[in-house]
Amino acid sequence: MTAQNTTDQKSDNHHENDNVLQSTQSVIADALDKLGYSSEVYELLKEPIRMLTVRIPVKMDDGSTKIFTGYRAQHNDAVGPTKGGVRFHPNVSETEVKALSIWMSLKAGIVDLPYGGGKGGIICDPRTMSFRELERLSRGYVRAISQLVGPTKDIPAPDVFTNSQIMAWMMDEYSRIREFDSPGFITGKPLVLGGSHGRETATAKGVTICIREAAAKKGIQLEGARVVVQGFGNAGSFLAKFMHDAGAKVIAISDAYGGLHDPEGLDIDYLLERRDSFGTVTKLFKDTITNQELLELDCDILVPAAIENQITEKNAHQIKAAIVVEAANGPTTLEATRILSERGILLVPDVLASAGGVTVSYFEWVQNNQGYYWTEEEVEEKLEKVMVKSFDTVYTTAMNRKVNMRLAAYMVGVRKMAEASRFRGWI
Ligand SMILES: NC(=O)C1=CN([C@@H]2O[C@H](COP(=O)(O)OP(=O)(O)OC[C@H]3O[C@@H](n4cnc5c(N)ncnc54)[C@H](O)[C@@H]3O)[C@@H](O)[C@H]2O)C=CC1
Ligand SMILES: O=C(O)CCC(=O)C(=O)O
Repeated sequence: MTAQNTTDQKSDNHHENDNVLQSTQSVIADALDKLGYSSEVYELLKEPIRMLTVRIPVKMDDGSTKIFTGYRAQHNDAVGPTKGGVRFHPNVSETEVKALSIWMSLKAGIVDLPYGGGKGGIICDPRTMSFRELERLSRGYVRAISQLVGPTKDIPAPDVFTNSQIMAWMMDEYSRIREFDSPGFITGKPLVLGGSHGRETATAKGVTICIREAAAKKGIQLEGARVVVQGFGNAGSFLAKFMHDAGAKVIAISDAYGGLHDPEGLDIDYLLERRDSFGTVTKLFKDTITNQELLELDCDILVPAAIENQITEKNAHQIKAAIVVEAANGPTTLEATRILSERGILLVPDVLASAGGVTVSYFEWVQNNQGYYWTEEEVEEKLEKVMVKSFDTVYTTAMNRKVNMRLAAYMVGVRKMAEASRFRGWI
């Protein structure tokens, strides 16, 4: 890639991240307006209450020192401590992390957790870093943000290109700094370090429940339904597996390098076995399609489970699915949301569909706090109840208020933090 191309791509990403924040702010304004809140509430909720930028020096394996930039945004802590994942990705930016923290507040409101939203990110490409470099980066990030986070302040978790090993290093570093074992500082940990059964698959489980509920509303049978999944990491790969196990035909999946398509259905078990820890599998195949082609395939259910801004005004008219369920955060722009709604496509928004992850993270934190651990069946049963109830609340709000599911989800999600902020006397 030429220097000019790199610059163009970076400025495109920044532009898109700005849009992500502005779009979120505009839906929050609409939701507050519909609920009858004053403009002061919007002024409080339109940006995070705290935003930390850190510079993290990391000794690389070749002896050089590289300085990484990281962020932690805390959107609103009126309801309780803030909570949300940490992303390691080259396109992380301050505005993206801000938007992601707002979405976490909305998710916590929708599934009714005692949390506000937080989110973190580091600008890096973990795919080009060694295991030890990643450990030093993870520990350096925790040292840099340690004053602001903690089990009753702000609780991180995994997100794009971070996993249970990274959570383990971060928990260990925080425990060393505080000089006591602090499993409740972070969720998504390995089971042996106080992780919860069901956290690894929780996001995909939550999406699966939303797909089932949405399909029932649309009169679509899951058995034999054609499903397309963009992204084959934590969210996308388990989702593909659950859809496959439910008798649906997963006809396409993708990762950052391209997509695989078979109208007869892909062998998901084989692909799961062959994917690497970054959710990459397509490099093993020559006959791939692009991510853009994948989104426009003829199918019943489309699940974007990778990154932001994938369905835009440019391709929304070409989407052929009857249902779009957002496992990823922010995969559909506002203009595309409008186009899909007008076309009668049922869109289940990210702040509802992907809330299974933070729900089981909450269960993990509760188990850490009480020091008593639940079985996988207990976790799944609780998650099922939360997701079914949340879907129903958002769907009913959308029907009663005659708004799309995204605006309905924001109306449901924003109410608790607005009320908590009011009771605290902030507004
Ligand atoms: N892991 C979790 O618990 C939760 C994740 N999410 C969201 O789900 C989405 C995916 O996250 P994870 O599965 O955790 O991440 P991951 O790191 O496990 O997997 C990411 C997947 O997206 C693919 N990808 C990356 N860049 C891409 C691009 N430009 N085009 C197409 N594919 C690309 C990767 O190759 C990989 O297959 C993100 O938006 C994340 O914020 C939402 C809620 C919870
Ligand atoms: O599990 C968590 O606490 C947060 C997950 C997350 O970052 C998300 O839902 O986007």
